[in-house]
Amino acid sequence: MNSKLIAPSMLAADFGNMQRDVEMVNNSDADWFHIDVMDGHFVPNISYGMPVIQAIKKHATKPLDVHLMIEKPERYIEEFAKVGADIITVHYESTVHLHRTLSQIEDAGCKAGVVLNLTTPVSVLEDILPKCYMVLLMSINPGFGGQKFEEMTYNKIKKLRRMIDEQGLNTLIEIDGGVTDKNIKQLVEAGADAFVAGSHVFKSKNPTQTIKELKQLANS
Ligand SMILES: O=C(CO)[C@H](O)[C@H](O)COP(=O)(O)O
Repeated sequence: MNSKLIAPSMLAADFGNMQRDVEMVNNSDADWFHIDVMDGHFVPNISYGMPVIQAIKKHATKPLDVHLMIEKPERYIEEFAKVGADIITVHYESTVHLHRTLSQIEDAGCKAGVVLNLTTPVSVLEDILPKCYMVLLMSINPGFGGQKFEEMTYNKIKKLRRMIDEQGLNTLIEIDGGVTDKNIKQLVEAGADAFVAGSHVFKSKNPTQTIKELKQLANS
């Protein structure tokens, strides 16, 4: 079994102490940095863009997993690659020509993934799966950290796992929203591989220890 991956969401970091929080993730058991880009159109919130990602990249020693919650992400793929994205995921709901957008991500030298909103069925991915390094399933309505995990996610994971296995693929399943020490084990059992955790990590007393616990639970 491949090792399960933990990606702390920098949306929940202290922006006034970003370098400190980047170093914390560097020195922890985390695997990736999860970076949420929000444009105020696709989701009702605005987070940060290229300059902040470039600043994180300067200090990060682990891959940047960049989740674009923006309309028409195809307009900005090359710029996100240039500032240091290693994985770029785009929403199925945000881009008309998904296949072309994934090719654009690959051509820019990054790993390409697709994100599904909570109520978008996994069946829409049937034909595009072989082109996906990863599928990110939202387990909340995107836009804000600190929301409650939606139970319907378990079934979506199981269905997607079946689709991936039936096609003989290695596509990763990542879960984003409300991931904690209480549900990570069940998410692994359903078939997920990678876990974004924002509030649970950064609002804890000891984020390094919290990441370690998540990693251990996911891999136990
Ligand atoms: O994509 C996101 C919000 O749209 C965040 O990555 C997600 O909310 C993680 O935060 P938390 O772990 O606090 O739920």
